[in-house]
Formats: sequence, structure tokens, C-alpha cells
Amino acid sequence: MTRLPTLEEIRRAPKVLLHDHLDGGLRPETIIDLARDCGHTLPTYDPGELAAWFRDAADSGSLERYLETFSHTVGVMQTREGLVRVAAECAEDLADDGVMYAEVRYAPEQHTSRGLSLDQVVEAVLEGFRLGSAGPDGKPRIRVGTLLTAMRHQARSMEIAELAVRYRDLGVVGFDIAGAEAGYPPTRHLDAFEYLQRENAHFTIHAGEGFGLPSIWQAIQWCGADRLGHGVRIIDDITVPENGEAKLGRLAAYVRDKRIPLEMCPTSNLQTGAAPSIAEHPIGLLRRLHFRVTVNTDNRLMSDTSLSQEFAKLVDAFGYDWDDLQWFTVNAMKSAFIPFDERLALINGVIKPGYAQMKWHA
Ligand SMILES: O=c1[nH]cnc2c1ncn2[C@H]1C[C@H](O)[C@@H](CO)O1
Ligand SMILES: [Zn+2]
Repeated sequence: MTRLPTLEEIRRAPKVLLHDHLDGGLRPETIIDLARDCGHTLPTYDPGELAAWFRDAADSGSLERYLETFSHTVGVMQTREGLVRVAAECAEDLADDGVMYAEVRYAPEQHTSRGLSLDQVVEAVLEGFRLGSAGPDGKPRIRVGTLLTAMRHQARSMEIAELAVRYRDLGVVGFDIAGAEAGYPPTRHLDAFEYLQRENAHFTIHAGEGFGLPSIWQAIQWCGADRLGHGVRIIDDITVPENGEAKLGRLAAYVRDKRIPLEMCPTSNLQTGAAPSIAEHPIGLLRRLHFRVTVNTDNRLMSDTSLSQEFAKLVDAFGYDWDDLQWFTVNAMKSAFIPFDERLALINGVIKPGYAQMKWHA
């Protein structure tokens, strides 16, 4: 039997990350530094204890309670210097984990409480990604695209959609909505999605995480989402008889037939109660049924994780080998919001040779 990939090996393999929140991935030391600078009060000022506090507080079984922890990260991301630093460290941390392409998202409207304009927020984050992506020789170690998120309980989605279009040639590659899902259907923001479609712009929608099929259906059939953030609850439209073939309802069949990418975030789903365990996570069935599944981190700080660790947990639970990990990675690259020729060049020039090397050494 061939040996399964180890965490160390997975770290060295080229990876693609489509769903990672900037305000969910800060280094604990940075939160403490920035909190001291701006007078924000934290639950503790010890980096180890703070890391544990985020993990435990986010481990609540409810999306709403999970989201409360962001007050401490968003709270210290209100100045240009703070945003540049957080974005630069994010790019460094992802590159250190072997991520070669990432789309990192955040909500600009949450970073204006100390007087920054939306444009200033976007420019600071772009500058941070530029600085953090460069290796010691000045050549980029990672490519980072930005997704601008609008908060679904607020009413600023049109403004944020316009901001995404304004910065589309400067590093912003798409748009998203996030926040509590129950009670805030994506159709609340239909005007923003219709505007983005008229502008030929890309967007993903958090759907099917804290709420079920109606949210996924609206995101795709009313709003025209290119991808689904999480989408785990699509499982509610699939029945698997004891000894028979899985049967897909019309929505699940549509998602699979149209190759709609699912941005799955296993550990985050355990924390918010969207899945009971990694072994029982719908990703196992969805991968078997050839949905376009991708693997993501969501919030590295709150979930105490990295993309390599998410892969390692899946290897452990489902016995995935290098072919499976390459399949997830190619799926993610195919689903990225950058131009087709650039995606293809990365698949053929980086991902396939990278995994061939990993398999050779296995
Ligand atoms: O998994 C999530 N579901 C819904 N909203 C989320 C999730 N993770 C983070 N967010 C929210 C909290 C952040 O402040 C916001 C922008 O990144 O997005
Ligand atoms: Zn998310």
C-alpha cells in the first residue's frame, strides 16, 4: 500500500486557497501589538492564551457566536499601518504554508471607524499584500487576489460592489457577502449582484452554512453566484440509500452539472455546527460524487488551522492520496477569479509538476 501524504509533505506541495478571511487570520502577537497602539481591550495579552481564547470562543456550535470573536480582530484593523501589517503578514503566512495562489476576503465597511475611507482601506490592504508577497529576492512567492465582502445584515452591498469594480485592475478579483445567514437572505442584495453581472464581475456568496437549501437556491438562481462559500448544506438535497446509489435532487444536480465550485472549510464547519466531525463532513460524499469541491481555511486564527492542516485532517479521515490533493488543488485553480489563460498556466506550470514531484518522492 502506498504511504499517505504527511503534514510536512503537504506543506511543500503547491496549494490554492479561495476562501480565507483577512480578519480571521491575524497572528496573536500582532493583535496584541495593535491593541496596545490603539487602546483596544483584549481578553488577554499573552499570545498563547489569546490564540486559545479565539479557538475556544469560536468553538461554540453557532455561526452567530463564532462571528462575535471578530470584534477583537476588526477592532485593531482600523488604521493604514495596521491594515498594511496584517495583510503583509497574511501573505507571508500563506506563502510559508506553501500556498501559491490565494483569494483573501474582508469587509472594507468594517474598517472605517477611525476615519479611513473605503478607498483608503482597500489601498492599504493591497499595499500589504504586495509587500508580504515578495520574497527576499524581490520576486513574488505567492499571488494574492482580494475579494471585497459586504456584510449581509448591513445595507452597503451596492457601494462595496462598486468599490470592487473600481479596483478590479489593481488586485481586487471579486466580491462576496458574509455574516449571519439566517434571516438575511442573499436576495436582500440583489441590486448589487445585478450590477456586478452587468459589469462582467465575479462574485461568490456565503450560503448553505448557517442556513439550508433556500439560501443556496437563492444565491445561485436569483443572485447568479459564480461560487458558493461553504455550500455544505447541499447535502440536504442528496439521499444515499443504505446499499444503493446516491440520488440528487434538482438543486444538487444543478450545482454538480454546472460545476459550481464549493468553497468547503471543514474545521470552521465543526466550530459553527454545520458538520458534526471531519469524518462525517459532507466533503467525503461530495468528493465521491464529483462535485467541484475545493478545500479552504475560512479563519485560520479562530480555527487554529492552515490549508496544509485542513488537507492533513482530510487525509486522516478519508485516506486521501496525492491524486486527491491534486484534484482539490486543480479544482480550486480552475475556480479562481483570475483570467482563464493565467489559471491554465498555473495548473500546467506549477500544480501538475509540483504534485508529480510529491508523488515521485512518496
Ligand atoms: O464562515 C463565515 N460565515 C459567515 N461570515 C463569516 C464567516 N467567517 C467570517 N465571516 C465574517 C466575519 C468577518 O468580519 C467578515 C469579513 O471577513 O466575514
Ligand atoms: Zn467565510
